[in-house]
Amino acid sequence: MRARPAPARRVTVLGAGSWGTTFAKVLADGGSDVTLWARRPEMAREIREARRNSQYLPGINLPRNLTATSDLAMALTNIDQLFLCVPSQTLRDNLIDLEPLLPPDIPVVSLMKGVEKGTGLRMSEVIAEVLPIDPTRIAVASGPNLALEIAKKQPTAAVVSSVSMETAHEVALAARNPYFRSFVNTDVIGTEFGGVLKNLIAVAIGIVDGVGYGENTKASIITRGLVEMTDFAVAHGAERETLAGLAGLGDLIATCQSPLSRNNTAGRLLGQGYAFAEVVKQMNQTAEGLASVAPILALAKSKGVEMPIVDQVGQVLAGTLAPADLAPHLTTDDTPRGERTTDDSQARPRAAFRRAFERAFDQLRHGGRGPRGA
Ligand SMILES: NC(=O)C1=CN([C@@H]2O[C@H](COP(=O)(O)OP(=O)(O)OC[C@H]3O[C@@H](n4cnc5c(N)ncnc54)[C@H](O)[C@@H]3O)[C@@H](O)[C@H]2O)C=CC1
Ligand SMILES: O=C(CO)COP(=O)(O)O
Repeated sequence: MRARPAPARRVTVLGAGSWGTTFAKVLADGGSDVTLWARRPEMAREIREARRNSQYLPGINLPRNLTATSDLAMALTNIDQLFLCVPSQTLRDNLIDLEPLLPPDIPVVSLMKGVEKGTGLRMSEVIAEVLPIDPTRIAVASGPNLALEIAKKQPTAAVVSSVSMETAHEVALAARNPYFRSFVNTDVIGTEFGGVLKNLIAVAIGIVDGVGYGENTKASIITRGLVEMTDFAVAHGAERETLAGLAGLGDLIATCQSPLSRNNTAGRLLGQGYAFAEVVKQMNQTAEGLASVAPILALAKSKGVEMPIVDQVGQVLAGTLAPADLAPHLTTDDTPRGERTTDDSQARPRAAFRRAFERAFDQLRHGGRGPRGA
């Protein structure tokens, strides 16, 4: 007798914007039965009946094993995994609504790349604060994942991270198909901050692009931006290696290079001279970087981490720095880490000069009697 095939995994994605819808498609193409929760009933109906999300993914056909509802209770009934993909600033309210409906002991996965204004909390921390859930059942997914490219089945990879390797594997198995590969790690802090921080550097890239600066300027910002990202994340407990991987460098490259990036686009508008309020009005999609600048700078300050590029992005947003003045050489450290010469022939003359200066200063202080102790 042939063994009966295991029933398909049932998963729900909360949030039917560009990434929520795309990730729902990734999961469906990986074999799960997927429910997408949309806030607006008309959007749920279009996804369910026309298999389209014409506002966020124009021209993309959605698979048959993906349905949609605007009924939260229905979306959360009898599921094996839950993925969250709403704007970061609304997550807390969404969690409060869903908390009484959450099935016990399922993995809850953040797909978001922002921090909460006011608290500075990462999305996994907001989840841990609001939901009565074992921390080992919380996961995050991040990487170079521009929604529209993935919706067109262009191959990419991501990282699923949880303090529990078992949970990370469970989620990665669902978030895997022929065009989407999920790797796993246990560095939730690094994986999550990688996604948040690259948005800020992408805003900087957009700004200088809008001003009309070229590839040298952008390469310097990307390179020094990665150092800022890494210093910040490591100071908060991340592993350096994570920031050199898909969730750090990988996502930084994708977001800084692509006109599909909303953070990059918002930056470009600022660089072209639009004021912050106008940019917010023009963007009808989530550009997380705009809300993350202030909490990230506050977190950096609390750990004594210097973030000159992010700081300048904050100043451009506040209207106190002209976009044309945002440049990588405007750093607070004249020999930033990672850019020092390995040849110490330059260091020796500097040390010799300092000793000579100290001797001369000492002579002056002691009435020309020569340095103390001499
Ligand atoms: N679009 C992309 O390529 C990627 C986005 N992300 C992240 O995914 C998260 C969501 O972004 P997108 O889907 O791209 O944004 P989006 O702007 O395309 O969609 C946001 C969705 O959230 C809904 N929404 C707005 N306010 C809400 C509320 N109060 N309650 C519930 N739903 C609400 C909107 O109606 C919309 O469906 C962000 O954190 C973003 O950084 C991560 C990877 C890739
Ligand atoms: O996170 C993303 C790609 O990995 C999408 O970036 P944007 O939010 O800037 O569009």
